Parts: sequence; C-alpha cells; structure tokens
Amino acid sequence: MNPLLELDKVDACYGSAHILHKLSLKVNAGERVALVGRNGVGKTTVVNTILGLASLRSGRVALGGQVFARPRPYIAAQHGVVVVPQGRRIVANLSVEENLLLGAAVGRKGPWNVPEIYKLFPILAERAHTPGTALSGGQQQMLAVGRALMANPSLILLDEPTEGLAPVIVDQLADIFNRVADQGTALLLIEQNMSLVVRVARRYYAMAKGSVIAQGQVEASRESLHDLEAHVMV
Ligand SMILES: Nc1ncnc2c1ncn2[C@@H]1O[C@H](COP(=O)(O)OP(=O)(O)OP(=O)(O)O)[C@@H](O)[C@H]1O
Repeated sequence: MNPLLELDKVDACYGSAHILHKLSLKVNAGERVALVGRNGVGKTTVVNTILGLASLRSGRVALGGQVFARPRPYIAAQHGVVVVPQGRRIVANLSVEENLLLGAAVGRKGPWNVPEIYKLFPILAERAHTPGTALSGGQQQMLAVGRALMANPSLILLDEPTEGLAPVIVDQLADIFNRVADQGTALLLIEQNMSLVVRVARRYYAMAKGSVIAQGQVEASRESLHDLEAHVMV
C-alpha cells in the first residue's frame, strides 16, 4: 500500500530563504510518527510544504501515492491529510460548534461528526455556543483537534499541540491522541515534549538545519527518551 504521506528529497523555500534540504520522510496508514528537532530547524516548514504554503523547489510530495507538484491545503484535506496548526488558529468570531463545523467543509465521509467529537471532549459540548477564543488554552487545543477530526482524516499533522499547556492537560491530550490513533488515524506529531513523544509515537524523525539527521523506533524506555531529548536540547 502507498504511504499516506511521502516527502522525497524535498527542498523548500520562503522566497529566497532556503529552509528544507533534501528532506525525506513518510507516514503509512495507521502509523504514529514523531518529528522532533530544536526551534527553527524547519518542522513547521515541513507542514507548510505539504500545504503549499512554503514553495517546493525540488523533490516530491506524494499523498496516497499521488505526486503533487503544487500542493495546496484543499488538496491535502481531500486526500485525508489535515493539520492542527501551531497556535491553534481558532476563529474568534465563531462559536465552538461553528469552529467544529468548519472542519467538515471538505465533506469526507467517516465516523467523526459533532456528537462524536462531544463524546471525546465533553467540555466542548458544555461550551458549544461560547466563542471559540473564549476557551482556555487547553480547551482551544481540544477544539483544534476536534475540528481536524471533523474532516474524517486518515492522517493528522499535529504541530506542537502541547506548547504552553499545563501537564494535566498534556496528559489528557496524550490519552486523546492514543485513542484517535487506536481507531486507525495516523499521526505525525511535531513536539518538543519528549515524554509525550514516547507515550504516543512508535517511530521518529529528528531534524537539524532543514534535513532529517536521524530516524528510528521510539520505545517507552529511559534510553529512548534520553536519545530523543538530545535532538531537541537548545
Ligand atoms: N514566512 C517565512 N519567511 C521566511 N523565513 C521563514 C518564514 N517562516 C519561517 N521562516 C524561517 O524558517 C526557519 C524554520 O522555521 P520553522 O518554523 O519551520 O521551524 P520550526 O522547527 O517549526 O521551529 P519552531 O519550533 O520554533 O516552530 C526559521 O529560520 C524561520 O525563521
């Protein structure tokens, strides 16, 4: 079976700023993969390249085996690849429920709908008619994950989903990510919190200066945690 996502020797830029250099990675159906690395190495640029928000200079971006010379956000969504963006990007003048409904705009069929999201995150049901940005940071992150699930994705790209959140909320999100993955949705988890990575991911790529410099299995061991932490120490 073709990988859900494959980047093959990708070079990508913002204008004249050349950020990604011969970067290759792939995510297969149902996999739990982490992308780790220090601040500024280009992790968000990987996401932006998949969405066409950074320009693809050379190499290949393929979704489900289909190569896209000019990736776009709607192409990714139509192919079941959705992003929970860094900073969440909750729409301020829409309610929680309206933010969730935005996620369904792509019209993919699947198990996720508003009642199912409310079962996963009961707090969102309680606050359904509250403006999305009136929620706490942790609740906004739940809303961003719920909005992504509303697209019935086969792969979710999570860009630093626990940044700035309290440990108790991080624990809840780890549990949610595992439940979502247990139901068969693949995850690409971009994270600086390595104790979360070892709880969720089974495989990792480590980046430095716009390239993948290491990859391997993730194990729930002290050694694995130590190895991963070495890639993100600043
Ligand atoms: N729109 C842009 N135009 C030019 N350079 C950019 C742009 N966005 C990011 N960069 C630069 O690209 C490099 C990689 O940034 P990127 O956000 O991909 O890193 P990151 O690994 O996700 O870091 P962080 O953990 O801080 O989000 C950085 O040097 C950054 O300054």
